Amino acid sequence: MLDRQRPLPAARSHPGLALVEWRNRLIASPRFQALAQRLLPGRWIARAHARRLFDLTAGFVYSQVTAAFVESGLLDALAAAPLTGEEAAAAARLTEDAVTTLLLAAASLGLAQRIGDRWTLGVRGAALLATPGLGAMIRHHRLLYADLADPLAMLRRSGGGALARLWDYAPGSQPADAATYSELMAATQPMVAAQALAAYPFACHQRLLDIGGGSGAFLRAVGERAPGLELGLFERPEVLAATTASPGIARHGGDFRHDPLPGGYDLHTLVRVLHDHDDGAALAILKASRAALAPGGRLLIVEPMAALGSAPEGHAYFGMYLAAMRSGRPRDPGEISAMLQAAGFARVQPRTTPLPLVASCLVAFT
Ligand SMILES: C[S@@+](CC[C@H](N)C(=O)[O-])C[C@H]1O[C@@H](n2cnc3c(N)ncnc32)[C@H](O)[C@@H]1O
Repeated sequence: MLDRQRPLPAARSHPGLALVEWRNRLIASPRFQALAQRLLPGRWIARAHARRLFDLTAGFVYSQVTAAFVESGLLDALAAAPLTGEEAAAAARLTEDAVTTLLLAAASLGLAQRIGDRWTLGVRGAALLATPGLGAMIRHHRLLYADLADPLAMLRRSGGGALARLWDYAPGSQPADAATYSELMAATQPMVAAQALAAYPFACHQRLLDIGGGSGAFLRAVGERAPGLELGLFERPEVLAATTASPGIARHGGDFRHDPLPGGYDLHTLVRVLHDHDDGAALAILKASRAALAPGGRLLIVEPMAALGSAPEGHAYFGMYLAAMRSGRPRDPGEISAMLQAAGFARVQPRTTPLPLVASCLVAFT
């Protein structure tokens, strides 16, 4: 459950509101639309808006085409070798007609491409293949889209749906398979670790504790870059029991909402953890980190944040994902900084990452 309480702005109190209302009336007027399509600059703008509206309307279909492309095995099969329609049908276990429908749809999205009588990957198919964990995430979205089949029902529901049942720490959810969940996290971890490694000099620390670090994938990535660092993992005992220990990584079991964190680490990381928790629990985690850090220690927060810069639509994804999960919410850097200060950190500094859509970074100083 969300526990944020934001006051609603008083109606019409903001000076910009009247201007925005005027703009919206103008855009919605059929005369304005007709005029915009007759004049050249207007026509370009109208086309760009129409395209964007089409994407909004058809986005679910794009996602399902992508899911079918991955789940049918066509992504891997076309990566291995170009295929005729007949071969593609056999690889996907579809009729030739059905595979042609799927491949033409995939081609229109840049996932596949037809050259002569063969099908191969398109530019987006090649990029998908090169993005570690994206295929696993697309398969995992089956649960999210089951919940989003009726988005209003999902938003109105007080208990969890298909996605919430996977996350066994989400309120109201069933016990779930910690290993499956940790595998998904580990599969998608390389693109997240790449953001943190580009943004923060881990080698300037002696001991790093990754809090809620799953199976240790983030620690292994940092360890490769900064081999002198001593590494520690804090996780729920059931996740530790379900995953294999990595050499050189000390494991500490516990619940970060209630248990003290182990001392002696000069850097803590929270990677894709804070946004999973409602405000009360999130503040408890930050306080636990502050209490365990010695003076001079730092906490690095790595996750997609609500201010996504050039890709604000990422908020629609993370906001709805966490709502379906029934726990947490995306927060912007300002909100997280205020929580860090409430938890006792002295100062917070943002660090630029290459892809904020994947993760942004904040460093908190004791
Ligand atoms: C979204 S996953 C992120 C895992 C990893 N940091 C990553 O980015 O791949 C959140 C992690 O927090 C752990 N976690 C959730 N609640 C916890 C708690 N109360 N105490 C300790 N760990 C917890 C989960 O088990 C899970 O591994």
